[in-house]
Amino acid sequence: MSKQQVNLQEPFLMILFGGAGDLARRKLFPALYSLHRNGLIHDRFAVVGLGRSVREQEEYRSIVRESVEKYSRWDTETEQDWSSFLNRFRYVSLDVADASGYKDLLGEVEGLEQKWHLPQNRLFYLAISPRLFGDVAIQLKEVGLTQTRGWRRLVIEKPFGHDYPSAKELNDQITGSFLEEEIYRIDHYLGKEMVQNITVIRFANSLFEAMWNNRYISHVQITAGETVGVGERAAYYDHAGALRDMVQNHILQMVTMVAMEPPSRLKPEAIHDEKVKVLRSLRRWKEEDVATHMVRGQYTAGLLDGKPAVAYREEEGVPEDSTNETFVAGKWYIDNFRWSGVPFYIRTGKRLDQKVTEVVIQFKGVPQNLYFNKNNDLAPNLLVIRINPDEGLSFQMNAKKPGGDPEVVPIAMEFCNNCDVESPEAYESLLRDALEGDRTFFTHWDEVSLAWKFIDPIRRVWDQDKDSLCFYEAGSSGPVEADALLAKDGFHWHSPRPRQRSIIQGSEIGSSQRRGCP
Ligand SMILES: NC(=O)C1=CN([C@@H]2O[C@H](COP(=O)(O)OP(=O)(O)OC[C@H]3O[C@@H](n4cnc5c(N)ncnc54)[C@H](OP(=O)(O)O)[C@@H]3O)[C@@H](O)[C@H]2O)C=CC1
Ligand SMILES: O=C1O[C@H](COP(=O)(O)O)[C@@H](O)[C@H](O)[C@H]1O
Repeated sequence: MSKQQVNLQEPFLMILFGGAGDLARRKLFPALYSLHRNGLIHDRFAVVGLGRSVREQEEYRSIVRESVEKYSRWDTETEQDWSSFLNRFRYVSLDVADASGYKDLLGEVEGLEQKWHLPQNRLFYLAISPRLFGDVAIQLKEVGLTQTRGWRRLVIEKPFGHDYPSAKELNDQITGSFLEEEIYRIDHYLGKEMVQNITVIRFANSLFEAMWNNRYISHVQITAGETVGVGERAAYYDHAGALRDMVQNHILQMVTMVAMEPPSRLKPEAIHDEKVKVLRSLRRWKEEDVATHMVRGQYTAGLLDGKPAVAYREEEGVPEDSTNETFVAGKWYIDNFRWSGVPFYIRTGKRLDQKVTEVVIQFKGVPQNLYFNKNNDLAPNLLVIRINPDEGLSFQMNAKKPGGDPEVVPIAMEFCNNCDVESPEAYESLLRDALEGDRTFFTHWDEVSLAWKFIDPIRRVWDQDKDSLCFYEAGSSGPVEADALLAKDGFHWHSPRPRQRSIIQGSEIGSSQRRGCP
């Protein structure tokens, strides 16, 4: 959906739990700074950052400043601008597990609201460990912080539970203090420009919308590949695995954007209703289907950009016998009129050869090939929606090769979304939406619960069958079993190609694009 034309800037107080954590430093401070600098939030705002560590106010403001200087996409400003931005930040030391500290927090909040003449619009942002989410929501209500004359909103980070029962328990806890429409569950993929563009491309172009169904589409591929490994997050990741970390949220959200019906209007509830219908129509795999429709893998040692990369099991904090997956591929079906019989192939993994997120729509061929070409078959029409890090569109068609020979070759029309204009960071868009009260790009409870209900049976099978784990070399494109998933159906993964700047660019499909093709 495109951003609605709203201008609901209101003064606010942000109460940031995890106020000096990694997410706050790398994403939230730069996002706030960018919104403030560009006049996209109200000028009257303040931020209370919370953590257990004891910090002087100046120390905290230095942390904010250093984070912005390091991670912001904007050049830094004059000292005067800095102090106008930093003066709004206040640090409070509080152990959120200790209920007795919340009274002090209430006092701080009310004090700041008076100082800045704020109308008690409170944005509670939980950038802390998920195990603390529920308790914080409960305490906020207990102490009266949720009783406001203005609005109150809860922004909650991922992961939202680790399976359906834990997600339900968490949801029950937070809905004891906040209404569903006050809850903003973050899936940062929904803040990405080109994820938001998927539905615009579909619903604003009769060309695509007319063909967006099983009569014309052969299959859909969604790839979210990363070159990074587990990094410093082994404690979390070795329990989550790629299925919970990427598939339950980001991949499924992209599937809903590709597959949903047009909403009756551009309102969060209408859009959300259509997304939910997709999740309901997603075929749930029975135990015996998992092995034939899902692949899980773990990286072994390899070479990335010519440099040696260690195996997952040799990474810091990972047990040497870990059977956790760092790669998932799947073949899914959406059982409704529009998508009946169209496979959705998905894959995601760490330590792959490329950092790339993209959606590929492969269209069916023409009824008869009238032309001779090298392989005696026509390349398929492909619509590639590039999400990350390149943003744009590529549309592959067939055309006559310039020159004498009547040869038909694939050509690509390219559009680059971020070549000339830098896109906002996902957190910028999402923070702004939360401050404007727009929940379009946040996940609602029934989306989250349906996503877990789809994922849980797969997880159960994999947890019981450790032999389901395949291996792939770091720096490769994943386990061969993921290629076989498509090859069985006569398809192959479309290897992401580097972005091309020209509008129309002749490009024959090279041999690398044919990898895995029978
Ligand atoms: N970092 C990232 O890139 C991403 C993070 N997330 C999510 O964001 C959340 C935060 O992650 P991240 O910033 O990486 O985590 P960090 O561990 O870096 O930061 C969490 C902060 O919470 C504070 N904290 C921990 N326990 C308590 C407590 N009992 N009371 C008060 N404060 C506490 C810590 O400060 P202190 O030690 O001073 O108490 C710490 O600075 C998690 O839910 C994570 O899943 C989601 C996507 C990406
Ligand atoms: O949520 C997560 O996403 C990142 C990948 O995000 P991207 O914006 O860089 O594509 C992933 O590395 C991380 O494991 C996961 O928790």
